[in-house]
Amino acid sequence: MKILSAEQLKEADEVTLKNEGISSTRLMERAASLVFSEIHTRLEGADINIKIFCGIGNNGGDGLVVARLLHKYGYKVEVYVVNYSDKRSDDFLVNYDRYKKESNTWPALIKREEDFPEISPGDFCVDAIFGIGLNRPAEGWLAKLLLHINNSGAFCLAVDMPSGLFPNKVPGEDAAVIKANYTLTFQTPKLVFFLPETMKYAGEVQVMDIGLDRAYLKEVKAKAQLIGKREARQLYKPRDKNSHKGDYGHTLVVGGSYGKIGSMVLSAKSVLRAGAGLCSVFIPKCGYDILQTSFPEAMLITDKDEHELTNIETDLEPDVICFGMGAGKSSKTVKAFKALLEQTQKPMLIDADGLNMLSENNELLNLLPKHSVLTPHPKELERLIGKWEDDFEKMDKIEKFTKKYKIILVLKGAHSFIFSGKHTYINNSGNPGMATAGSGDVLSGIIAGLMSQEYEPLVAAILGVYLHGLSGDICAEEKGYEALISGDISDNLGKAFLALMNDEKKI
Ligand SMILES: NC(=O)C1=CN([C@@H]2O[C@H](COP(=O)(O)OP(=O)(O)OC[C@H]3O[C@@H](n4cnc5c(N)ncnc54)[C@H](O)[C@@H]3O)[C@@H](O)[C@H]2O)[C@@H](O)CC1
Ligand SMILES: [K+]
Repeated sequence: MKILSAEQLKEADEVTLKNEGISSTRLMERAASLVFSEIHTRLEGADINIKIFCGIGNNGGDGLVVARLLHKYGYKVEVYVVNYSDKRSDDFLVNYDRYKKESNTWPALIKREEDFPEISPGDFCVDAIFGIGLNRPAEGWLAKLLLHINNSGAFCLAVDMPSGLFPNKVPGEDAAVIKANYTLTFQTPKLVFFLPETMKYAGEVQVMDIGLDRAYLKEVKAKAQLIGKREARQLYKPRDKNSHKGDYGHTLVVGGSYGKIGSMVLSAKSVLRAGAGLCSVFIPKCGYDILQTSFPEAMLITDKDEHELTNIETDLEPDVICFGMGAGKSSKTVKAFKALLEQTQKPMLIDADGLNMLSENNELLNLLPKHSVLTPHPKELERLIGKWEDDFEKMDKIEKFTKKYKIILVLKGAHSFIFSGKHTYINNSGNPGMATAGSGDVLSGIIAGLMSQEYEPLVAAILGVYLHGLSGDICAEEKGYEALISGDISDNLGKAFLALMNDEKKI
């Protein structure tokens, strides 16, 4: 699903009005009716106090439509107009009158702190103060109102966006922003719902298709795309009945050092679980027994050194090399890595200590085969590209970095981001249970395993990240977040492939 900017959404809005020949009031009614239906479906007529806070722009107009419909269906509704300016939008005014007619009441006006209503923890608040039109931080009593709602302990549903959150930048540290439990957002998700610094504000996000112009949405170039099941499924290549293991490629997994052989077991297993035909493993001698015993499906080659990689020589011709897990970064290993890079033309996957070696020996970056996939977590990324001011600057820096070295970068996180230089993809599977040792080793194995099956490196990265998260979701259903360990993610990958093609299953 495309993630559009506020400007693009406003343009989509205008194109829709023109092409459908409808008024903006009609479009507002359509959008806000969906919000009402969602609330009505969940509350089922519950006898609770619903407090609706409306700004004086179109987000506030949406709030007034929701208020009118809830009132009509017998809910206990109190409307507060957050009167931060006298410039009320036309559609706000139309719906202000309609609400007054429907309810025979005048909404309360909030103009200063003394006007704030009491909010009990059992109340249901609707935040319709600001949407994508926010253009400066909320200040004075307005900021206090947002904090008053946050501190009330009441459930808060944000319409389109949590108020105080900019669609295109990170709010300052002390900025007042609504911390919603749930956000019903119009037409497309907003980028800030997925960035580490701002994702806490939106709570759970649901996208409402308000029927904006299809042709516009199809043509418009989005800065980023959200990858859910539908998108991931389109990338999957079904297997030919008449095939053999040679058709699914050969992955060579290189890494490990004394005490870190387990990471290699996890990666290598995940290579085969992702469907690669063959998996060879290159490790220091100390890992021989461990790997042969725990993973007999792999072919094994050892370094001359007992404890670390010093000379990665094989006569194999793998389709992809997955490098770095548990490798350490001694000078001998750096030398061996350099020689490997010099010999390799096909795109590689580089993870963990492979990334650390790249950041400590910058000249190695120039040796990376084109379209290689790098899979840093935020700390590894910082070592590679330096510090950033905020998430937006981080994205700019990554874009330049990926363009410069013609690589693909997977930034791991609650929502992992995949950068191709031209486009950004945001993964929507996974859960907090996956923040566990070895989860990254499993991911590198999955992506490399897909690359060896002739998935383009970018496609392997997107699909691999999605499947990794989906498998984690399946594990979490069975084991809960705390008990989930990374071997489970690898072991359940088969169920993730099945769930990818299955419409009935929730996950
Ligand atoms: N674009 C679309 O496709 C649709 C938009 N709709 C609604 O319209 C919203 C956008 O409406 P608006 O453009 O009127 O903007 P908002 O309602 O988000 O904001 C209202 C006005 O507040 C002022 N303002 C911004 N920051 C302020 C601050 N910190 N303190 C005081 N005043 C501030 C601005 O001048 C802005 O125009 C969307 O978020 C959505 O809720 C929907 O009605 C349906 C369709
Ligand atoms: K809002």
